[in-house]
Amino acid sequence: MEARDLPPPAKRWTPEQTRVLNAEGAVSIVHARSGAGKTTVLRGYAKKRPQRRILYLVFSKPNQIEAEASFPSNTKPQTSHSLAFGVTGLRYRRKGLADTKPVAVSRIFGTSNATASAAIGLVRKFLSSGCDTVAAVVDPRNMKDRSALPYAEQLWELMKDPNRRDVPMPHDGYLKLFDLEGHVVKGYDAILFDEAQDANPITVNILKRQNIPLVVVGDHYQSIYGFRGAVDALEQFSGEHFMLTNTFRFGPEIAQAANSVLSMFGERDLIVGRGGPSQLHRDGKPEGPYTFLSRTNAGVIHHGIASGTKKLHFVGGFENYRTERILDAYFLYARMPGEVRDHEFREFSRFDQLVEYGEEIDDMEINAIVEIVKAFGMTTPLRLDDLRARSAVPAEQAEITMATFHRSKGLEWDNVVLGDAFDWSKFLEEDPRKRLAKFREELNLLYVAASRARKHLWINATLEAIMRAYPVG
Ligand SMILES: Nc1ncnc2c1ncn2[C@@H]1O[C@H](COP(=O)(O)OP(=O)(O)OP(=O)(O)O)[C@@H](O)[C@H]1O
Repeated sequence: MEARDLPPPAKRWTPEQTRVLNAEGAVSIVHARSGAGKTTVLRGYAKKRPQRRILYLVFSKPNQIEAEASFPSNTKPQTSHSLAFGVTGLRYRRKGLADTKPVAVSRIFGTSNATASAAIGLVRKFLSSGCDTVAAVVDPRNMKDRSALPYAEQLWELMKDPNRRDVPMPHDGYLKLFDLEGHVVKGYDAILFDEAQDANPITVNILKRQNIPLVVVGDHYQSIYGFRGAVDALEQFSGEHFMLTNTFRFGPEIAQAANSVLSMFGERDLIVGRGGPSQLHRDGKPEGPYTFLSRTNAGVIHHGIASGTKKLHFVGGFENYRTERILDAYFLYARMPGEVRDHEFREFSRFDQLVEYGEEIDDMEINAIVEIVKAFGMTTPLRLDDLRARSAVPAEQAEITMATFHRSKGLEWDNVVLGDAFDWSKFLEEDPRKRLAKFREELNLLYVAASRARKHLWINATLEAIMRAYPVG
């Protein structure tokens, strides 16, 4: 391989990376731990094969834009939706691509809004499933589902009809059609499939039909979107398995924190921290700029309010942190229930009912919202306004960068402070035979967040307890 294919000066491919670069099997399954250079290796794989036309399937539009700037010209980065759009999506350009609202569906079928909403829910479930028919996703024990089925089936027919302009085609709809109509990917000699641990089941179906070399890359422990119906594609293919365990993001100390989570699952292929020196902190605060990560949106907002006058940057934009729900909780607190807009919160007329509800269903987001309103009381709306004003600075001027664990995925910073995560005592209270499965996604989220730090990581109480209970290294 030529020198230009190697990572930056004086760096060499590791033996693990070299094995992936040379992979020529029909299906190569690459398990890449956090920061282990998977993107660098995929780029190397594409550069090594300049004669091949390569499709690089990425998770989201921002990933696509980033890859377009850094991958060689023989590689086309695309999301699975953009791939399907050119084949099955174009048919619906005239009538529009969007979600259908219950009010429109109830008008078409002459049903109540509730039935219309249930029918839309069924179609959505079908579109994000690997099933061939709408009927296959119906829960036979659910009366509402069963009575909505005939409307859901008709709704899907109307969505597919390019002439029914009153019923738009959803984006997941033309992707589903690409699969149902049995299309194969044309014009490529190989496919690289990234972030495979959180794959759309329809994309997996499509990829299973291809007969060109496929490289499936991801990290089982970074799967965090199972709650949205994502599947771990690393487990859905058979082929040759590869490991990337050496990370260049951080040193052994931060690796140890991340590894203690992996060892809970009995994982033996742990991270080898080969980055610069790194440090773990149990208390104190960073002196300079830092990044704060929290499990919940409200946890992020709470830290932002409590940070006083600091300039802030919210990853993904302030408006995506759902502050309107905090305001709704405040309306309950301030005895103004008529102002509440949130669908779920409108069920309550008093703040104490919301508090009780959050505790009863053990909802981390609601409990964190309650904490904010309890802490800042009648000043809550003013605090939120101030927060919005403090976040109107360019990202590079921020003193604190803020994100949820989910939004931190794929990003990295020098100094990271971990905010709230799931409650460790709740984990311990669970039946030992069931708790790992029950808390899997929570543990994955903690692993994702802890492995974002390059130099300094301030751990939270949950990670500290895990490190004590599962010491490694
Ligand atoms: N062999 C190597 N030697 C030194 N540095 C390397 C090597 N391979 C990759 N790197 C560096 O490690 C860093 C992380 O690489 P990369 O962004 O490809 O990781 P990733 O696995 O895609 O991260 P994530 O897990 O967050 O998706 C980059 O700065 C990259 O240049």
